[in-house]
Amino acid sequence: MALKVENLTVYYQTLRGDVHALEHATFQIADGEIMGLAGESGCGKTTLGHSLIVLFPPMKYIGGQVWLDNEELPIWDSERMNAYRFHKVSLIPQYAMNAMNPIRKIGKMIQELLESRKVDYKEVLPELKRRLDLVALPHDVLQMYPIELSGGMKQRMVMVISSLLNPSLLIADEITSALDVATQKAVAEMLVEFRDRQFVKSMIVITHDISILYQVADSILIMYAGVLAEKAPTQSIIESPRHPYTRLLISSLPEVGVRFADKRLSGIPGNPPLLLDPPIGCRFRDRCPLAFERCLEEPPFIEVAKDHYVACWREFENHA
Ligand SMILES: Nc1ncnc2c1ncn2[C@@H]1O[C@H](COP(=O)(O)OP(=O)(O)OP(=O)(O)O)[C@@H](O)[C@H]1O
Repeated sequence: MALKVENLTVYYQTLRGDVHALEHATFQIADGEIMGLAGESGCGKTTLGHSLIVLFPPMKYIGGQVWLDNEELPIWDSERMNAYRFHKVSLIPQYAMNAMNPIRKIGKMIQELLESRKVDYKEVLPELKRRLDLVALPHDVLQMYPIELSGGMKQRMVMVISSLLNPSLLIADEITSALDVATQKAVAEMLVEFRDRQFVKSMIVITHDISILYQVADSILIMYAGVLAEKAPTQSIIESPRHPYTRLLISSLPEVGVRFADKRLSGIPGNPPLLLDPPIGCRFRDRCPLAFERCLEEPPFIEVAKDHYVACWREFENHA
């Protein structure tokens, strides 16, 4: 098992109170698994992804445990996490393409990054060049400034850098949303190739755009309002979703490249609850066509079929 997360709860501390952005998240990712993480804007995808690598204020660790390759990650201790970041768990953040230091040549930047992690640049250079070949970037990019690269080239560069030390877990946060559809497809194929070549053992691909997950993900985890709704193999999520929210989400799937944020979900009246003061019980209760009294309690995230987990009292009762 590459990643095991149990009861992970993370809030944001604000002047108005705690934002309950991630509550009781429990799931696993197998060796070699690419897991898509999807849901509407504000449901906690980025919070979940980032809390596995860096918890910075106003994020606040409330509880829960995370194991990577059977070793517990000290995610509540940023300093101790330094030993794992980039080596064992690596993140491609949203807008990573523009996050590269504009006044550093790319090679120099990689050298500094490696040295800060006590890794010798010269030792890694031959492998770095092999990977540049693989993603069709000329070795000259190492002498270039980020501004000299196109959007697609920058994206490939960031992917090479973040997977350079063969991490066990790579978290890719919305890495395709700023790209045109053809480049999105190329980036998606590259993610799969990186896994197949064992540059990374497992991956979390965060996106608004479920259609991109058809191409890359072995499984999909759907979040709603800070909690996990459903996790299952990709085909099961697409063809036989069990959570009422997933069903509505899939039935109103946007076309390739369209973000959920740009399109209201048809058939789901209302909005997700505010996470400053989330409702008790199932957070989808107020919008759910199948809600009944039991939904006033928080539903457990249970396995209803092999590798298929759902947090819904209806499914729980059908399964019992
Ligand atoms: N710095 C912050 N301070 C306070 N609340 C925050 C902060 N960052 C995020 N939140 C809140 O936490 C919740 C989860 O946000 P998060 O960014 O994880 O969602 P997301 O699903 O990744 O959204 P998006 O797809 O729009 O990036 C939201 O209610 C958001 O308003």
